[in-house]
Amino acid sequence: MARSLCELSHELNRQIGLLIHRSGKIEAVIVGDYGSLLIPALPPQRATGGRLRGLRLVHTHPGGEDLTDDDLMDLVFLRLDLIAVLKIARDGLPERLYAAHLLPSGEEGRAWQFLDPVHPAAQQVSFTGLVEALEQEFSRRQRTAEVDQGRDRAILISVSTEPRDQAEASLAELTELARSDDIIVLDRVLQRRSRINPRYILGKGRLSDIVIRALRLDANLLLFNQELNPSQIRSITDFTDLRVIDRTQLILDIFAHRARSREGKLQVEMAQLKYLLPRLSSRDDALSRLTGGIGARGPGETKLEIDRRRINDRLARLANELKEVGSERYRRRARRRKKDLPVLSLVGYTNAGKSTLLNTLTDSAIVAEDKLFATLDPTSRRLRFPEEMEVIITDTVGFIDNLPEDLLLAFKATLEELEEADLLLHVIDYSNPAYRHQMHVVQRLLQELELDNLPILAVFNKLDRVQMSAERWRQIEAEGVGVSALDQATLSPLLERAQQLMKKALATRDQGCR
Ligand SMILES: Nc1nc2c(ncn2[C@@H]2O[C@H](COP(=O)(O)OP(=O)(O)OP(=O)(O)O)[C@@H](O)[C@H]2O)c(=O)[nH]1
Ligand SMILES: [Mg+2]
Repeated sequence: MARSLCELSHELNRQIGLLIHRSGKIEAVIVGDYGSLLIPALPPQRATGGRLRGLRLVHTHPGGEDLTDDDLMDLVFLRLDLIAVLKIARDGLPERLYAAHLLPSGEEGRAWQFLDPVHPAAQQVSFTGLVEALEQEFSRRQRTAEVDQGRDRAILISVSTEPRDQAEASLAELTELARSDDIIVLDRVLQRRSRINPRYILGKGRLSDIVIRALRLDANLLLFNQELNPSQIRSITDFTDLRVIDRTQLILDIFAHRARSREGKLQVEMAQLKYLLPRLSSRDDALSRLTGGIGARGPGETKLEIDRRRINDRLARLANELKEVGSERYRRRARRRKKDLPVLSLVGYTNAGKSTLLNTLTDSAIVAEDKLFATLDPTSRRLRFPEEMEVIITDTVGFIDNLPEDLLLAFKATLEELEEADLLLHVIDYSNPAYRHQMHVVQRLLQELELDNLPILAVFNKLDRVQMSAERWRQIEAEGVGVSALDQATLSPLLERAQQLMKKALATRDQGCR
């Protein structure tokens, strides 16, 4: 076969390749041009049950080179069982067979192994034996994966122009977000750049390192910290069939899992569809894309191939439903307004301790946990101030840096409840090293929501986790109050300050009414 391939290839002056299944069946015969070959769409990777693709590529190089970088890229990106090149001699006969396969071992070592070049007739390695040994080795290293079945296993990637410590803090937050969405974080990659290419977020070399890493760690997900635009998504998914999502999608996913109320669910679905729409690929058949090497992703595994029009229909329906729900909420609110109790609202960065504070203040048991976005739907309770004054206290969804635009819009409606507030308590996780930054994020979002005209009290929380000094106390007391939401005994200064401010706010409100 090597001989006929070489002869034909020599005569046509084109590369010829065979895609061979493990069973020995030839899946495809591919005729390329002189310098390259285009592999057709391959079946989804996991369909073969193994870590490798279950297909090997044997092809000719009429130019007489052995394995090129592009060949090795194809080996990596397509997770081929093996890639082999038949080097053609001047007379058109096969001269040598060069082959390489992926390597399961080595943390940072080489990703592939070359077999010794031989004349095809002298080739003695048993392919079946080799590939079985490889699969075994891959799966031995991935035994852990079975324990975590059903959970996503991700490599986190940040390509950032920010200074290092900021980029690292942001990546740490992404890790928390992933954890909150029950994703297993296998590795984190931070790359700093002076500017980010709008077309390719990562170079092909860097991407191939990551794909190899993913293969070794048995990751199924690449999670990017930066929002990816459609062309950046494509530049990655063209080369790997790992799932690729960005921070925005992750946040949307968390919201989708957590939303309980009808309105919340509708809003999240709407935000998800709006995010998806411009990113739908107009991907046609896989043969339409030619690269120096080859990269093709099978159809049917692209979740994104949903009919654009159906999404638009769904969006219109959602908008209608939301309008209905919105007017319901308006009526509800009007009813409550009649009771005319002053309203105190908890706002703050996600995980700051808002729900915990509400629980301790009102002796309730709403969900509070060490996850980002534990609370989505606003909750209200009655609270009695020391001087026999009764108020309504409401808990709200937490804020986060770079809140996806569509989500902000979506939650504007929910956060409208905040307009009702007579006083805001801005809860701050003082134990978080990035608390200053988080405060600014909250202040900026309040401005965007046009809520910055409300009286606001800064509540520095989780003091039990911080080594307190006189200096720190002075600073906190200058700006607001300090508490530990878990400890009832620490809350009286907060209650007193809140009551004072509330009285003042009500006095000005009543004046305003008159
Ligand atoms: N040590 C300590 N932990 C606290 C304190 N207040 C809250 N926590 C913990 O911080 C985590 C987050 O608290 P939550 O009350 O859920 O925070 P949240 O602001 O409502 O967060 P989201 O609803 O996710 O935006 C929980 O694990 C709490 O137990 C505190 O004063 N001290
Ligand atoms: Mg909460």
